[in-house]
Amino acid sequence: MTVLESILEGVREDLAAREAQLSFEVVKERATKTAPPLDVLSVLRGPNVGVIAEVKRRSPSKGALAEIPEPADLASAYEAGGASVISVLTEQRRFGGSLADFDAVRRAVKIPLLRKDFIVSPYQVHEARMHGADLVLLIVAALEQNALVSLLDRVESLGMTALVEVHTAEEADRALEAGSSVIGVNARNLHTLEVDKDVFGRIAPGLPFETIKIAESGVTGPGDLMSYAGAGADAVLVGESLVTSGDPKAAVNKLVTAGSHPACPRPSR
Ligand SMILES: O=C(O)c1ccccc1NCC(=O)[C@H](O)[C@H](O)COP(=O)(O)O
Repeated sequence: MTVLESILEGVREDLAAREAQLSFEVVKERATKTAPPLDVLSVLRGPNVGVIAEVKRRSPSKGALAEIPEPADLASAYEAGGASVISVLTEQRRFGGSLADFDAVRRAVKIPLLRKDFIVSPYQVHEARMHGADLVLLIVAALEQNALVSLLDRVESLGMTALVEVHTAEEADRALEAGSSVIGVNARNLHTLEVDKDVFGRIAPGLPFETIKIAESGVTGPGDLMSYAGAGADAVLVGESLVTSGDPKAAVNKLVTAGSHPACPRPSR
């Protein structure tokens, strides 16, 4: 079993437990009562290379990264540092995240929030909306094509944006066929955990001009942002280097400053 398959097994078990506690009907009803989603596409189409800053306690590849006793404080630091979007990992077993973290962050910041999880069911999409998500991650490697299409439609029907994650050219084709307008190219192979920062540069140039392109994983500082920008990134998604930095506001701000520097290649649109 690959790492991704093993993560998905745990995700399905945890999902079944939540479904037993709160019915899909109730989740759907509550999701309609939440404040409407923010316009993430406009944010990501900004003039500079944006920073999606992640709340990430631990990971399968690195183990414990940071305790993060107050996710709201970390998120406020990200917002003050100029992040465009905040990503909150809500998977508990491998990443130490939760929907309670998401709620705390939602209360603390005004910028768009990404629910970063392993979405396999419509229940999780409505659950994300119920908790105030603006953006939801869909991982192509975790989904059959018909499930990808129907989850993407559902995310959009609730007014949210889907960040559709790929790692290979074949997955990028599937993301486009499904109708994705925001594609994240993850440098990390979720089956092996190997990180290859050149993957973005191989895949992004083949994506349509109008597709918003996000470079995910392995960003350690402004140099990585600049090189992803050179390959066409509209934004970078960063976890580890921010949560281990000791000064997340300054660390985000260094990236944001690099993303708005005149020498930084501009987003393609
Ligand atoms: O981070 C992992 O080890 C990991 C393992 C298996 C599936 C997903 C994983 N991470 C999710 C992510 O995509 C990253 O959290 C995100 O791109 C930020 O990456 P980084 O800046 O390298 O922490």
